[in-house]
Amino acid sequence: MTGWQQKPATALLLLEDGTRLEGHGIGAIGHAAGEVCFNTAMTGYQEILTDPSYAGQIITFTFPHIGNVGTNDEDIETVNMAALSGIRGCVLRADITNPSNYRAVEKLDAWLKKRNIIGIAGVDTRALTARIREHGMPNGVIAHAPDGYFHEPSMLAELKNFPGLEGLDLAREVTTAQTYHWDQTSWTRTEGYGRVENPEFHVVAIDYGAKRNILRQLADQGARVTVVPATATAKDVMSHNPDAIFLSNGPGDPAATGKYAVPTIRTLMETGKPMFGICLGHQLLGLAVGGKTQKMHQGHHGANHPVKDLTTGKVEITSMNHGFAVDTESLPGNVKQTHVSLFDGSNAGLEVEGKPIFSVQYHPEASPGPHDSHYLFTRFLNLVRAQKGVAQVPEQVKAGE
Ligand SMILES: NC(=O)CC[C@H](N)C(=O)O
Repeated sequence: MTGWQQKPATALLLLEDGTRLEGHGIGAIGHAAGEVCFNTAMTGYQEILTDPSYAGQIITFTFPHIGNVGTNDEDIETVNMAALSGIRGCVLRADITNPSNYRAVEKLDAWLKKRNIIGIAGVDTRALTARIREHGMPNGVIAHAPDGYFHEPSMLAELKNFPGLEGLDLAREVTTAQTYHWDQTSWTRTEGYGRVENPEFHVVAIDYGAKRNILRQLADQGARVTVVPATATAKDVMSHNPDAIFLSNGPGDPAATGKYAVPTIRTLMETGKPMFGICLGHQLLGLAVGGKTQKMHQGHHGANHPVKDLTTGKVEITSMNHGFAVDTESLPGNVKQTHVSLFDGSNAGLEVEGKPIFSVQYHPEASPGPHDSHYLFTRFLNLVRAQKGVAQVPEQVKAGE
């Protein structure tokens, strides 16, 4: 270890049950309240920290060495940079060491500071994770004070003011302010992803807090992508004359976002256009078909979650990040559960019978995580190909993935 135990406390994490965890501060100075969750991924901390779905949350990394490959300008999942401020903090086991990676341009500590994200290192993250598994995700307040002086009354006031994620519409805060066209050439990673020079189809993506790699994957499969704000109406979406509609991931409580998103999705379902939803998009579709969503006990946040495809019997290892779930029992008869989590049996996918509409609770775009589920992007655009009478593309994992 790096001697963290000897250092005086310059960071503090207080949980709503009175648990007090001391460590030393990294990143921004100040304090912030949020829901404390844990993520078990062993790689991809920069993608996790820039995923807008984490707005309102303090992320505990169970992998002990976070920051060891530094940060770069490519592994960023936020499209809308303003959305970054949504993440309330991070909790680490070991100190951030000097980066050891050819792609690193900045140390994680400095990177967090610039983006106003507070962190605490030197915490027994195993004990914290065990606590979350047993008692659920608590609200907490994280503080970084280099002089070691914590104004606990204001921290506790901030904690008290944090309403919790239930009932909170955060998509509205992280969505794009304006409609834009995804430019694959300026956002493509330097390696591994193809550019689409002549897109075959036009997908309109409703941005509830979209990750870049989803838009990249859609473009890579042959789509021109237009991204519209979360509050876009069905008329707004259809004014772009899409061949298909995509519902993105995003933060907060689906039932709260559903107040304006569900009527839009319901109208769009009647257009006959193929529709695909991921994570929050999946939950919103679940609500639009008449189902219910519920808060989970500890949530699913990691890169090795097994999911069974109930149609083929195949198991996919998936990337997950959600704290709410669709209640399978609440789904109407015309909606089929297509995928299930093998960790807890919760719903992981659905399909509307007789319509080209489906969604998954997990993250087929990975970033970070395994690429087992990339075929779902092909499946989505094959629905468009089928409508247009164009030859379908085989669903397969691409070479090198
Ligand atoms: N990644 C996501 O889209 C998360 C969806 C939703 N905010 C949840 O926590 O369940």
